[in-house]
Amino acid sequence: MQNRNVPKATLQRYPVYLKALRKLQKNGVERIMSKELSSFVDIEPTTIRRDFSFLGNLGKQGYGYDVDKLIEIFNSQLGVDFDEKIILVGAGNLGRALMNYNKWNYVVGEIACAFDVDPKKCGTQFGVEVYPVSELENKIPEGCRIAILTISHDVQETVDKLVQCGISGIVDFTHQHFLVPKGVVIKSIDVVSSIQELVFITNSLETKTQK
Ligand SMILES: NC(=O)c1ccc[n+]([C@@H]2O[C@H](COP(=O)([O-])OP(=O)(O)OC[C@H]3O[C@@H](n4cnc5c(N)ncnc54)[C@H](O)[C@@H]3O)[C@@H](O)[C@H]2O)c1
Repeated sequence: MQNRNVPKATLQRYPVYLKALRKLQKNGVERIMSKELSSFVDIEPTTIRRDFSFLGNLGKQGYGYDVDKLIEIFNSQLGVDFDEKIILVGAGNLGRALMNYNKWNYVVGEIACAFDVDPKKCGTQFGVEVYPVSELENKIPEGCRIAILTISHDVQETVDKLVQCGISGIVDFTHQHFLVPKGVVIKSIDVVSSIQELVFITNSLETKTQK
């Protein structure tokens, strides 16, 4: 980012604006006043104007903001790529729920395609093409870096194949241990540990209030 003095609260609001702007762009909206945008994001117009001012002199009095230009600026200055092509491996219960989740394209990109070892899971699901995992090398989109892992077996073997195909970021739901080479990042998501954490926090809060 060019301006390094952007307040943390402003930075936290940027994804909210981006999501709204992407939706507006999809609906053919070309320009928007801060007052109109305010009704989409539930943030005061003055706050919006101040937040946007950190990105340069973007709006014109009485004209508003150019939606395409704003998105472009967010894209280049914040280093956010909305067209990230994500793949999903494992089109089972969890994988299907994620494919059905339709908000990816407004924020980070979208699930471009999925893979599964079971031929019965292949075909189109929720508008996403599911290919046999044996076709990973041929079907993986060009430049694809991120994979969501929702498989139940052969995790290490699958991860090795993904890395060979250029994947450098894995969103892992399997909570199974696996190794990756240096430079590949894993982000593990585990509902069970989140619940455990909450139980621990709740217990300690209860102990405090009892004292
Ligand atoms: N992180 C969490 O909080 C959380 C919550 C629930 C489940 N899980 C885990 O997520 C995974 C998926 O759970 P689910 O309920 O969707 O299971 P599921 O059995 O419904 O789906 C797994 C899918 O992956 C496919 N698959 C299995 N191994 C594969 C491989 N090596 N290559 C390609 N496809 C493969 C299967 O054919 C199936 O379609 C499991 O590992 C489960 O333990 C994690």
